[in-house]
Amino acid sequence: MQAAGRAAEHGIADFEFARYHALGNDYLVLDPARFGFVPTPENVRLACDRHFGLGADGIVLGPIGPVEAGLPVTLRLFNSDGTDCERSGNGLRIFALYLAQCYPGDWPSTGLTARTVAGDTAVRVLDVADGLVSIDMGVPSFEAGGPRTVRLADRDVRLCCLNNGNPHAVTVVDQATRELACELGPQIATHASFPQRTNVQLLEVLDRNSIAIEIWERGAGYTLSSGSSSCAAAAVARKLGLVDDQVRVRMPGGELQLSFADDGAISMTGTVELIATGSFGPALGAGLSDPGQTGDAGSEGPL
Ligand SMILES: N[C@@H](CCC[C@H](N)C(=O)O)C(=O)O
Repeated sequence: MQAAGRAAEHGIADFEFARYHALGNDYLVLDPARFGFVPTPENVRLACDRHFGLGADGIVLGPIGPVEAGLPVTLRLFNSDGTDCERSGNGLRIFALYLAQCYPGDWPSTGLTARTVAGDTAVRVLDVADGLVSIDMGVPSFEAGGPRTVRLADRDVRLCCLNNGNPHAVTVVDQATRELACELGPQIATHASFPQRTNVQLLEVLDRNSIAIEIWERGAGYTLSSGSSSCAAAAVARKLGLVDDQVRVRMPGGELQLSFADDGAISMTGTVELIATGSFGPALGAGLSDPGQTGDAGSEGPL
């Protein structure tokens, strides 16, 4: 089993799950080599529950299949509500650090091509010890027709909508606050005009090289940071001509540094940290290893 040896080199004992955070956006990493079942949506909800489970904004399930130098490595991402997520900037950065800590290979020099349903993403661990990880998020695709206005319970909100692997709706505000994100976020995320739901960002432009955002994630709710949200909000600020090509994104959990290429492609760098590794207790472990549970993911069961 490839995963076994390398973790010990980093002082990591044998484990069933690893819990990481990327600026407060926390994910459980479930490695099929250590944990043999695809979790059902119910499993995901329980594992991510902050009172009855381990607690996380989502789950990274991978690597699925072999890890071979130069070949894409496949993974799946889940939101804490049990739904699948196409791409997560922080989730992929976490996955890259996990591989660098637990799988053989010179990850800082080779980098990683991470494969999800949204396609392939290049991720590079710049410094394993410091957990510094950079990711190429590509060029976001803006919704045709420009900004739109949606009617909420007590106000109209103007949104700029775009997709960078997953959907985002950004609104520019004078001051981005947690309270406003928690008030507007759930209404916008589930608005009838977004049948697939959407991630929501409040964007406050601080100066030409920095923005502050507050985030309401589809399938996870209020989060302390988000990689794809950072890119979405910065791309909107750039499209509006409010920022230059280097943008620092300030979030409650910390900061990400973004760089725009001439064609609009975004690369993003920031830290990731291993919080803990461990084994599931009897209740959670039994639930997680029971492939008979019902769910809508369609592919539960032994890998
Ligand atoms: N935390 C993520 C974004 C996760 C995506 C999301 N909740 C969805 O359903 O699209 C990130 O860092 O990008």
